[in-house]
Amino acid sequence: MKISVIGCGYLGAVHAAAMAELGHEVVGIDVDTAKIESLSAGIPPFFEPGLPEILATAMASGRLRFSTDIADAAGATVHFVAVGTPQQYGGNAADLRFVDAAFEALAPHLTPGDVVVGKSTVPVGTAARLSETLASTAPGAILAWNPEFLREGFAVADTIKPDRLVYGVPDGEPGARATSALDRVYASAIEGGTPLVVTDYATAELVKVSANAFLATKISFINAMAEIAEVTGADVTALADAIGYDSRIGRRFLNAGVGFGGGCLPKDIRAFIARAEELGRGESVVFLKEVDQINLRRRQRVIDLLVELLGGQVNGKRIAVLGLAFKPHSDDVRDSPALDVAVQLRGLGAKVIATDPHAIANARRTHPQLTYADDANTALHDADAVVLVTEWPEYKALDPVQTAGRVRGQIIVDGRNSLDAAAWRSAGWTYRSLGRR
Ligand SMILES: NC(=O)c1ccc[n+]([C@@H]2O[C@H](COP(=O)([O-])OP(=O)(O)OC[C@H]3O[C@@H](n4cnc5c(N)ncnc54)[C@H](O)[C@@H]3O)[C@@H](O)[C@H]2O)c1
Ligand SMILES: O=c1ccn([C@@H]2O[C@H](COP(=O)(O)OP(=O)(O)O[C@H]3O[C@H](CO)[C@@H](O)[C@H](O)[C@H]3O)[C@@H](O)[C@H]2O)c(=O)[nH]1
Repeated sequence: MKISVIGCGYLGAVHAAAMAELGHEVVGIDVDTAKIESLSAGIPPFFEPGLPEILATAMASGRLRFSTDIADAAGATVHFVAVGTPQQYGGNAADLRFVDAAFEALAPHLTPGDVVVGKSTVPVGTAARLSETLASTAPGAILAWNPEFLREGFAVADTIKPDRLVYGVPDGEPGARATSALDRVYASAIEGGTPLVVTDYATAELVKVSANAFLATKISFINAMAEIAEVTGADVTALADAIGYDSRIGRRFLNAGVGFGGGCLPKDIRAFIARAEELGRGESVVFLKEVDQINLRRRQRVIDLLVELLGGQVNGKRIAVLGLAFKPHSDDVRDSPALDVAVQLRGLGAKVIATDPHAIANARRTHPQLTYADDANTALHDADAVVLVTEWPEYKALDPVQTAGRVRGQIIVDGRNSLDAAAWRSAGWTYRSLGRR
């Protein structure tokens, strides 16, 4: 099939390359010239495992090209819209300017029967509004909403073989045509047994935000248990293991630590709260405010632990911050707890030396004032204390004895509960983590 993908960021670039990998003929379009130049040269503009490989294969096959000209979408029959929906500046609601601009720019290039597929995460009600607009700007085009559930770090596999597919489609004949077009796009996943839910726009939009709200709630639940564990001497990791053995609960997403960040969970729960309030149902999701607060308190807890361990004063202390990305296997620093901790420590007067295997360039762009080291050994040199805030495998593999030889003070706060506490303590470290003795 001929496909266009509008917006080639973390979602869209992977989607475009993965669709070409599946045999479709794809054009990826973005307003960011640097991004398109990079993608056209076969170089992903961000770190995502597996993307360089499928990008190279797809470009070599001639099935994938990139452009800054929205007119190049003409000729495709399915158009995915994957532009950003960030948190509004100064508010909680989603900023829909990019979505609106993309639909407005795309409309003149559509042919009756084309299917426009929203992939961006949007507040419930957006698809119905856009569908009405399309009816006048591109008569005969059909809108579907097909939310995306990929995880950064696993984006390629999640796109090619998703856990499930959700189509929000209109009633009647247009809905049937949109469904059949999407079935052809995702034929290999569907044949492979991927569950499919075909529903209305509102449900599809809500599935996406409620899935993220549920994941955020699960993380904040275990982090709330960590807070209780901290005042009772209990161990939140053992607690998570024990409740996780109950198959109704499950162990995944019960890792207590410095909390969730990224370009999705934090802004999506805030946008959900804002939309529910607009709909007069703020009380239905009021608990998500607490989910957000618990999450933000964990960052403060890491800072408080460091201050305590450094005798009440971090001013002038050299602190090695291991990790900047919001999670391992990503270079994304949007709303990253790790970067936030580094920035807050610097604000308290600490000499922060931060490092990350892949996220330094992105962190430097938004926070040029921080000092960055290319690797952990350089960051650790002469440190008075160490804080691990992104559980990259190389940090988890650090040897406590060798690491002791690099620092000035053997103090470590493990913000991801990812190190072997006994091994670090027996090497002479003052080791502290979150929700564990
Ligand atoms: N990142 C993820 O893992 C992920 C997963 C699922 C859903 N989502 C959702 O997907 C959407 C995109 O997220 P992202 O992380 O890829 O964001 P991103 O910021 O990485 O990418 C968005 C891209 O859209 C481009 N863009 C903006 N306006 C445009 C326009 N008018 N025409 C063409 N391109 C335009 C930007 O230049 C940018 O490259 C968001 O709604 C997000 O919530 C993201
Ligand atoms: O037990 C856990 C699991 C995760 N996290 C943190 O939670 C955040 C989000 O992690 P994850 O969900 O793996 O990352 P994303 O790539 O942001 O993916 C989420 O957001 C995407 C965008 O909406 C969705 O598509 C995905 O399904 C959803 O998992 C990260 O900061 C993690 O460190 C924890 O603190 N504890």
